[in-house]
Amino acid sequence: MASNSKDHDLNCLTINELEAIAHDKMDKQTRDYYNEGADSGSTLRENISAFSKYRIRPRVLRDVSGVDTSVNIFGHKNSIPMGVAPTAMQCLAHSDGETGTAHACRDMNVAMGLSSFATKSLEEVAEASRPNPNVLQLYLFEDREHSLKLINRAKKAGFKAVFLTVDTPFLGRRNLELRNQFKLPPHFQVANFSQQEEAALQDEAVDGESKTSSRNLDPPNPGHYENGKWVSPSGRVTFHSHAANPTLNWERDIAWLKEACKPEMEVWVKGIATGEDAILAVHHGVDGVVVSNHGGRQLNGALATLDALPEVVEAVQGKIPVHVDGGIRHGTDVFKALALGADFCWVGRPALWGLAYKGEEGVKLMLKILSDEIRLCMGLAGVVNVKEISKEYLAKIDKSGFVAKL
Ligand SMILES: Cc1cc2nc3c(=O)[nH]c(=O)nc-3n(C[C@H](O)[C@H](O)[C@H](O)COP(=O)(O)O)c2cc1C
Ligand SMILES: CC(C)CC(=O)C(=O)O
Repeated sequence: MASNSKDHDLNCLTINELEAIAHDKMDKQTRDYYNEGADSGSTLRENISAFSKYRIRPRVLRDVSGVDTSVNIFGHKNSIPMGVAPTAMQCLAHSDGETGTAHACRDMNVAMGLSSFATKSLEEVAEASRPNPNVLQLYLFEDREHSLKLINRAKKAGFKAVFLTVDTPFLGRRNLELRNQFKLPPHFQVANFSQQEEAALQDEAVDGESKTSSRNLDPPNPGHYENGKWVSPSGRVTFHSHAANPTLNWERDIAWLKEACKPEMEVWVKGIATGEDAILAVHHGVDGVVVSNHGGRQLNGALATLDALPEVVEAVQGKIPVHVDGGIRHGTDVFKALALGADFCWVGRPALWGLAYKGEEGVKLMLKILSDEIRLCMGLAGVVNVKEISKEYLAKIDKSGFVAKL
């Protein structure tokens, strides 16, 4: 486990340093879009600070010479208990975009989630990933035909699962995005939608005078909600309105999605934040849940994901896997999430910062940093295999600063 300076990028040894470097590499619109949370951003900040409520209880004299950080996920051996979460429009950070992320994940043997609103097509990303397993993040449109096409393409391209994002009945209010009048520059494309589909989406969104612009990402500002969609004063329904679908519900949509995805792809729900919904997820037969609040970009004031995790773990009682994302910035964060019962973690923004720093190489660097930290943390905590990580290794600090075993 010894390392020396030639194994490292001495300009960037931590995810916090990567964030600082990326800050200066991105234009303001991109930086604001990637980095902000909804409203005051308190949930975004608490996703990160929640990890500092826990301390690790290290065990010693256990022969940790053979630390194994790998886990099985989607029938594949992942080198670490962590993957790259789906985030939209990665070409804004670097022209390598989602295929750069896919190459980095493949080289590091790490699973990747691809956003429905990627700037590279799912076929290109599947090709760049092979043989690494991928997950397609899905926003289920009101018109099922568009979603069905995407699902069938994902099956054909070899995706292992869909993550249905369920924390987006409406889009959260992101003030900088509104103020900047966020637009995807015209030389980039939302690559998973063809011209014809775009036209069809426009027809679908016709609402009196309203039309969508699925490529321009026109700003939903100033505007208002109408039938659950952002409508600008001109009456134009924006691209963003397609991600949000307030009609989704357990009974109708999960059954539909399971039918559409079988037998090739598993169906997971991403955006679970309570034990009650975790029980419903099990009841409706989903294959797994991701405890997530969309990186604090949706309901500000919602629980930090690390704080929501224990109730979800307790509710599912091991019947389905529980993954978590939000605020993970260090290998010890992954260890703490696993100790609280998560089976696997995902990171969102760190991959975007890696892309902004050096494209594909930057994402690889981000994964190397976190990989090294996970391995070191396990070794120093006296754990050889990921399965051994349990709440026995954690203590929690209460409000008065008292540290107690869990
Ligand atoms: C810029 C950006 C775009 C995102 N796009 C999507 C998306 O298209 N679909 C989705 O389900 N989640 C999306 N997410 C949420 C991530 O999948 C993930 O839940 C979140 O980033 C985890 O928090 P972290 O960034 O603190 O690691 C996005 C997050 C960011 C920061
Ligand atoms: C196109 C957006 C709706 C993608 C997203 O989920 C996000 O920005 O958080």
